[in-house]
Amino acid sequence: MTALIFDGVTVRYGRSVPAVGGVDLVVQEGHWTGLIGPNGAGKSSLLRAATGLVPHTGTIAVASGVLRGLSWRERARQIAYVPQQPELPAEMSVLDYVLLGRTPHISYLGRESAHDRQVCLDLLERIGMSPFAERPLGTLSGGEVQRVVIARALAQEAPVLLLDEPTSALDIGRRVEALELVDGLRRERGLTVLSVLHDLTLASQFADSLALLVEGRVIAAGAPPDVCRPEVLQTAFGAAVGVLTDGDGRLLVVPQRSMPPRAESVSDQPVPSAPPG
Ligand SMILES: Nc1ncnc2c1ncn2[C@@H]1O[C@H](COP(=O)(O)OP(=O)(O)OP(=O)(O)O)[C@@H](O)[C@H]1O
Repeated sequence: MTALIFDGVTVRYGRSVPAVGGVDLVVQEGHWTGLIGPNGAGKSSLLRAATGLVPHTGTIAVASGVLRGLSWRERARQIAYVPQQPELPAEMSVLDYVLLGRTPHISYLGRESAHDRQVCLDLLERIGMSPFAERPLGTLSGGEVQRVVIARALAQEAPVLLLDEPTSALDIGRRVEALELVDGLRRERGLTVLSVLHDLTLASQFADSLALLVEGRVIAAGAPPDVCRPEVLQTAFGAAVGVLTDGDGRLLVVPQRSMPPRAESVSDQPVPSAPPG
């Protein structure tokens, strides 16, 4: 198992105001941390810094050491990444795409083994996508694509998994299913997970801890009930948010309109009579 450590991480994109400004964050081994925050807060930038896709200052490390300077292959054995907007070759089959996740385990001139194929077929089975194995990616729905992209990252079998809003295109059932898949593999394999999630209810129900990023800085971090407090969320998101608890003690985070509730419900109104004629 491998912890993921951010120490004073800054991402600038050449601007004077950094997109990520000196973030310190530790995702404990085998734990799931949810990265939450308003649009443009720097969540994707922090994940992309860990993957090496954008330059950063400060240090990002896993148990085997600092990530900067690792080759692409070495880094991919440590960290798997589900981007917010993956680039997909439309003609490639689903199975071939998931097999790309095995690339860090295949030698430069080698081909994938029967084991590599089996790992990918098993993952497609677990996400209910086996019947789609030979379908070109370009023919899938948005939700099907998202599940396949998650499968590709899981096929990498890296100890650290980064997910950038992995369920935005999924319906409510597939959303929970995809997160349950990640959580099941986290428990089985001791994965360390850092995921951006805009749905604060799901973030607080799946993650062990949350980090709330605003304007590139972590303004609150800790157990979900400590971070998901109405006044904290209101300050961060600029909107009224209600925090409820269900019968099992799980948090439900819901937006609230600032307008007062309507005085009359539609059912209280008289039914208009049909026009004569
Ligand atoms: N390649 C880039 N070049 C310049 N600025 C960028 C680049 N990528 C992101 N930014 C800027 O950095 C800031 C943080 O963006 P980022 O995508 O990390 O935020 P986010 O929290 O993931 O947002 P969202 O919730 O909308 O996905 C934004 O102001 C964004 O416009």
